Amino acid sequence: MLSATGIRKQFGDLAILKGVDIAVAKGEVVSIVGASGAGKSTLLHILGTLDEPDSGSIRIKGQEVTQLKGNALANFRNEHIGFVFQFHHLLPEFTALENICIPGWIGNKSKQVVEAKALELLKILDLTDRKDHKPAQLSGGEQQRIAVARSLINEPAIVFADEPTGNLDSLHAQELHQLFFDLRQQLGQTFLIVTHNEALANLSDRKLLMKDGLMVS
Ligand SMILES: Nc1ncnc2c1ncn2[C@@H]1O[C@H](COP(=O)(O)OP(=O)(O)OP(=O)(O)O)[C@@H](O)[C@H]1O
Repeated sequence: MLSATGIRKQFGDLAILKGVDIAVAKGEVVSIVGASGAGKSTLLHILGTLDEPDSGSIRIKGQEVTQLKGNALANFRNEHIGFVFQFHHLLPEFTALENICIPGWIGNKSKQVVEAKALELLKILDLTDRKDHKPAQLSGGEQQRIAVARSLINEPAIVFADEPTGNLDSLHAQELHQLFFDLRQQLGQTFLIVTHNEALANLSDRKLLMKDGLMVS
């Protein structure tokens, strides 16, 4: 689903990524761990097409994404890539259901198709009875689950999650992590997760260690 080779990125004089190779197969849940400053978030942003590498190749679902620019890149990202961040970034004035639908509305699918998919995701996440709640009326764990549903609305090739449990207590962190596995089981969804939570990372199919801008194991 994802294959990247030779990813390099420099900020000023500092080489942050020094030639990273990574591949993730369909339906895999892969975690990246490593010390603060190792370059994990930088790598995830680059793989997610939110930032450009200085050099290297990134293929997502067979498409070389480093060759896409402007609208073509934005459309590819919207259609094929999901994101979950530490802070959920839900829009406060929209309901849970609407927040999940928004990336679907940006594409050109019909409103009914998007809403039906959002309701299906709410059911999988056991949040159907919260669909009309605004984010402020949801717990932290529920907000993060809504953010996960939003990341899945366009049935992306891969979901990139950057410290998704970083803002949750250990019970909710464990629940959210379990959700990734449930979604893999039910939807065949692929996840690449950056985390400081070693216990959760150990549950993944593979745990990758980053050190000083390189994938070391
Ligand atoms: N836009 C930028 N400009 C300059 N330096 C940057 C920029 N983004 C990141 N860096 C630097 O790159 C290094 C790697 O940052 P990154 O956020 O990728 O690390 P990380 O492994 O995700 O760390 P953490 O676990 O603390 O989130 C850091 O030293 C950071 O200061």
